[in-house]
Amino acid sequence: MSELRNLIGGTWQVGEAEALTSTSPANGETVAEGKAASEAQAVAAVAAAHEAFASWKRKSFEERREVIERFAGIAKDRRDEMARLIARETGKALWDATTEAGAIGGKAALALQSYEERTPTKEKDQGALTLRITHKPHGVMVVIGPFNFPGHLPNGQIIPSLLAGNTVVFKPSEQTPAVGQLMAEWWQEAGLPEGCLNLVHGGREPAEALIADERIAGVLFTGGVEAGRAIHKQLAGRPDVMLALELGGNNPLIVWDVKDAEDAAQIIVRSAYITSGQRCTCARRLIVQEGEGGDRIVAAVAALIGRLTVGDPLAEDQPFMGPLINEGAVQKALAAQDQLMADGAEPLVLMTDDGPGPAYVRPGLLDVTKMKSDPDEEVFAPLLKVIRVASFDEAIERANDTKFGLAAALLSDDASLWQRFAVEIEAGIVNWNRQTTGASGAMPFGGPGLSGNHRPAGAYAADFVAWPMASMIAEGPLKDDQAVPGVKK
Ligand SMILES: NC(=O)C1=CN([C@@H]2O[C@H](COP(=O)(O)OP(=O)(O)OC[C@H]3O[C@@H](n4cnc5c(N)ncnc54)[C@H](O)[C@@H]3O)[C@@H](O)[C@H]2O)C=CC1
Ligand SMILES: O=C(O)CCC(=O)N[C@@H](CCC(=O)O)C(=O)O
Repeated sequence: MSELRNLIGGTWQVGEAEALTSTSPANGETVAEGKAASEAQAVAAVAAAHEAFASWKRKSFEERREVIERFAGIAKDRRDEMARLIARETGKALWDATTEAGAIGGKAALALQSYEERTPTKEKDQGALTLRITHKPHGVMVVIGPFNFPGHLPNGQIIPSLLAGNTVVFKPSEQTPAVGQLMAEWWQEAGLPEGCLNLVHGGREPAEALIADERIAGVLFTGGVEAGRAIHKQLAGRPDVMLALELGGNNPLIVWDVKDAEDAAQIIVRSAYITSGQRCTCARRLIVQEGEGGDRIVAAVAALIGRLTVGDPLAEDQPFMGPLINEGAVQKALAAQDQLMADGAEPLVLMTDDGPGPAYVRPGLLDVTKMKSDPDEEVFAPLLKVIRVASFDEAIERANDTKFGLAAALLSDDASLWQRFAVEIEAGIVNWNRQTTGASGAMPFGGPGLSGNHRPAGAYAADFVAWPMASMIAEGPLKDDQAVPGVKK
């Protein structure tokens, strides 16, 4: 068990607010404990980041890059240690946690590439003038992380922020503080100067204190739509603060004209149930053809659910999925399923809580076709809703019938359907014959609607961590041909 501490200006401090315990959802083991940061400590973290900004932004790009590459080296060397911690703290199966831990080390190279592609210095000769575009860091970036990817997702905002010359105050999810703390330790080991990365533990209170501070220049948030809206409101009237919101989804997956139902089921299961359905990119709605075409797909998915293993994330014989983040999440997911059934959904495979512990659920599949209205909400659990429709037009209409717009996929043998889908679907991550999950870090990550505020992360994170400066540069004086009427020399 490790002790939770807050990193403020290079010093590890015991928190001054309420007790904070990180418990493994797999077996109730205490992973880490300590205390959350007080409001005063959150403010001190912003002050430290603000002070450090003055010198970090003046470092050469090469100096910043060296620190980031040292961090990436540590992350690569200690990938397995991080993977075990992620598995213990989130309940993710070790193979899944290892993928996340690997992505932490891999982010540096991707961020360097994005920096060069999205925010390079550019010059253009225009006669007596040179037109130059350069990019500058904003200042103190507050990074607020979710529990489901406690390392990879905040890291995907921290690395680009630091690379561009910003400093950071990181508040990991209160449900996964130990992973956040290990990353902060690695930054120290990598030689990042004091104050450039600060760590503040706790939930909503320290987050609000950070956001309220006049000295912050940005808030980079990944989490649910409710918290996203609250932050958006808190920052109303602060156009000077860069806000990047990466929120949830109600992602559709259309299956149309596929010969191999078993292959399709493999992709559907990876879309809906990976990480126990706790990915913002998970498919929540499966849209199929009425009649035999759809029946074959639904039957193949139901059969495959019966073969999915749910169990101890660290077991030698690795399960497909582990528990949800906690028992409360199980109760919430089961209540959502009960409500759907009370409103007319038909169970094909019930999501049940008869796993090896109180935080476990087994995947569920509900047919919501006959419901009068299916609520447009994200149930953050392994629950997939089946919708049967008569035509491909109707399939696209139903897929787009959401306030969200994060991910969508089409499984089809017909390339012309993919061409239509790609044009008509309203989502930021749109795949053909691949799962909705597992987005590539070499591409932008985000989508329209309530899934964010048009500040995609992934490869486009470079855009929200720097602002462009446009310069007209002339080495000589104004020429006679640039005279304007009424201004005499
Ligand atoms: N679009 C994306 O890139 C991703 C989105 N998500 C979304 O995140 C959610 C799951 O993660 P959770 O950790 O449960 O999300 P959450 O919204 O409950 O918490 C996320 C973070 O926000 C903080 N927070 C909560 N309320 C706040 C408030 N009013 N003001 C400021 N901070 C606040 C929490 O302490 C935590 O650090 C899902 O909805 C999922 O779809 C998750 C991963 C990626
Ligand atoms: O930012 C990146 O490097 C890519 C984004 C990414 O890895 N997304 C993952 C997880 C995000 C989530 O669903 O919570 C994915 O697409 O599965």
